[in-house]
Amino acid sequence: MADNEILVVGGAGYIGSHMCKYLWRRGYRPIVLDNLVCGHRAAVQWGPFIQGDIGDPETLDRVFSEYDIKGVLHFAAYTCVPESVDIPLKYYGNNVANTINLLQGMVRHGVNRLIFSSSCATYGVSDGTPMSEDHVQHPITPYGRTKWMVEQILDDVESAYGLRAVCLRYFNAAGADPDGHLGEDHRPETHLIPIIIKTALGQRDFLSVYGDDYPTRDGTCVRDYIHVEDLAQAHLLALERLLAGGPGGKYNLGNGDGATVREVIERTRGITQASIPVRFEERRPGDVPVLIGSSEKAIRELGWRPQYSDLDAIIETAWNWHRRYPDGYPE
Ligand SMILES: O=c1ccn([C@@H]2O[C@H](COP(=O)(O)OP(=O)(O)O[C@H]3O[C@H](CO)[C@H](O)[C@H](O)[C@H]3O)[C@@H](O)[C@H]2O)c(=O)[nH]1
Repeated sequence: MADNEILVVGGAGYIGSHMCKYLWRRGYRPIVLDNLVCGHRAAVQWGPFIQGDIGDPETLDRVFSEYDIKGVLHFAAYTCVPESVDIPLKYYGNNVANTINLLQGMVRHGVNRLIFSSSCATYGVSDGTPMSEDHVQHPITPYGRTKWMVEQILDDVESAYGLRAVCLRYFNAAGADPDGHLGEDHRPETHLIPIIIKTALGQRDFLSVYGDDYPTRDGTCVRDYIHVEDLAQAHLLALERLLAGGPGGKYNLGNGDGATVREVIERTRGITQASIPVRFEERRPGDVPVLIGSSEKAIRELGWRPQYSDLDAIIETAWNWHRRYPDGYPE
């Protein structure tokens, strides 16, 4: 057994796989547990892989017994906001009930450090200015409520069992591995930047823009896009703080700046030199006009220093990966 083993639940997925590479580069051994419902086996390249589900206590017991897990990074969640409106029980079942099962496994095995992937969706509607962590949390979608519920559960679990958790509230994760080995491959894809790129590659005839009548500068939604590599950096800083005996906490991870859907399309046109046909459609259920995060707390307390804040850098890394792997990961 090594003393540098970190369990990465959902490590075959988009953010989880980038995290594993980041951990490996810094001398940790990522142990990936993933059921491959959303993840890709080919994205697991930096440590052992166990195919299994956090909903299964026996799988958890096996993993926690076999490896000397120092901490857990939990990325295993369904993340599609509109789908959560249509099929909420799928979201409560996986994102909440299965997370409780994971927590029970951690408590059984005395593993007491967790980094939890939370979301800006826990805030609900904002007034358009960058939100700090003390902004009221009033999620408006089942997805947002699952993340909010787990945050509440973690507060209680810390008080009762001493399990320390850092909740990282991501804004819109985007971009790809700067080395070009890893990228974003959801099936079906619902996220804006990969869909724009697939349209640029000619894999889609047009891009649907959901709503152009929002109260924003050009009528389309504003989001704060944050590079996946910068997210990984924040996770490692939070983990190392816990490993050093530091406290848990809740942190936003965003750039403090937003781009509209139209602006993201324009920037992608500039980078790809493709025309990218667009059709305007009805608003999508669950979308809010503006989500921008202030990450002052993560910068101050965790020492987080995002390296890829520029939207062009985010789109360029995604474009490079999609050009290299136009059909995504091999199955
Ligand atoms: O084909 C598309 C896809 C998206 N959009 C728009 O682009 C914006 C961004 O949409 P994404 O689906 O890329 O991202 P979301 O803001 O919906 O979701 C992201 O933020 C959420 C929190 O609000 C969750 O954390 C979720 O997992 C994460 O991907 C939205 O205004 C959406 O309506 C389009 O116009 N056309």
